[in-house]
Amino acid sequence: MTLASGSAAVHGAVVEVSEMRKSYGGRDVVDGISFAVEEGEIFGILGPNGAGKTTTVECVEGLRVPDGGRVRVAGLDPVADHDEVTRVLGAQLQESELQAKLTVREALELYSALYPHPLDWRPLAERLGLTGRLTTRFGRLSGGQKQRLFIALALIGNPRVVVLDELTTGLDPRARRDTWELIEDVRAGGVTVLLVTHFMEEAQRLCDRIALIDNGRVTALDTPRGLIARLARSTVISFTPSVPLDDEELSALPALASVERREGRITLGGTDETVNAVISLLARRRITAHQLRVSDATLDDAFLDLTGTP
Ligand SMILES: Nc1ncnc2c1ncn2[C@@H]1O[C@H](COP(=O)(O)OP(=O)(O)OP(=O)(O)O)[C@@H](O)[C@H]1O
Repeated sequence: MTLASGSAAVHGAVVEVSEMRKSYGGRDVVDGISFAVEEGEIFGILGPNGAGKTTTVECVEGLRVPDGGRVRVAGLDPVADHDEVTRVLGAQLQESELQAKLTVREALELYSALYPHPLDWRPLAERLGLTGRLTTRFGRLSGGQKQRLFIALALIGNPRVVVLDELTTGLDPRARRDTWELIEDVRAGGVTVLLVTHFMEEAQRLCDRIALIDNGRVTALDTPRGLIARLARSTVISFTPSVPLDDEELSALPALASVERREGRITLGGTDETVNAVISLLARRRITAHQLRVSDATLDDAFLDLTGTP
């Protein structure tokens, strides 16, 4: 999938952002961003610090007003139709939005009462490990417990779309994995998820598609696998051949991006095509490959390759 397909209007899109702009003090921090999120999709927004991710999702939530372009959530304008949008969209709160004296139970009950068809907060609290904290005041919760409460409050209204910015920041590894499972269940129930994250493992596991944002622009929009496949070195194969292989044989390999030799060991960067050709070459020459290892590039590699260029 190409960048252009990210800009095109997608049938069944529940969030549509088209040529959106936002500037602060004459600086364009969102510089013509377009993407469309389909119903039931987990759509990730990734990018370096300051790339414009939070500004983008806050425009989707109607918390900031874009300077240009068009934003629609379930066909509604998040600014002009703000009240209707809050009924279909759940968002993670900012810390300042909850009073320190409110208990976890009071917050859950208060937010349930705001929505026409809320979820039962008890199983949600159980799922997020908050049951033992129901009488604790918000101001006394640890960072991770606050984060879990914010996730519960984002979901409590049974929204059609949920925006999660830094979903699992501050959570311990177990809570992070539990939260991922919860988000997968939420999506299985048909909810569309817009997820801003810095965790590549999280994005790779959860997201159906990802928009990479850099300097206020979408630099790539694809599935996690598609982003990795864009790398010239999407696969690395290394082995120690039983007889030496000369440079000429190696350089004839298709899609070869790099060759490294070290103490008889050969490491080749390329694509699946390169790996297949290496294997046929070895078979043809009846060469044994000792300690043959094949590893795929990760989303981390794609992120570094596709962002951060001046
Ligand atoms: N209210 C504001 N006034 C002025 N500048 C702002 C404001 N909000 C954000 N910015 C600037 O806009 C740019 C984009 O900020 P934004 O928070 O959207 O980035 P981000 O991609 O979410 O970053 P991070 O990964 O660090 O959270 C940053 O340079 C930031 O300093």
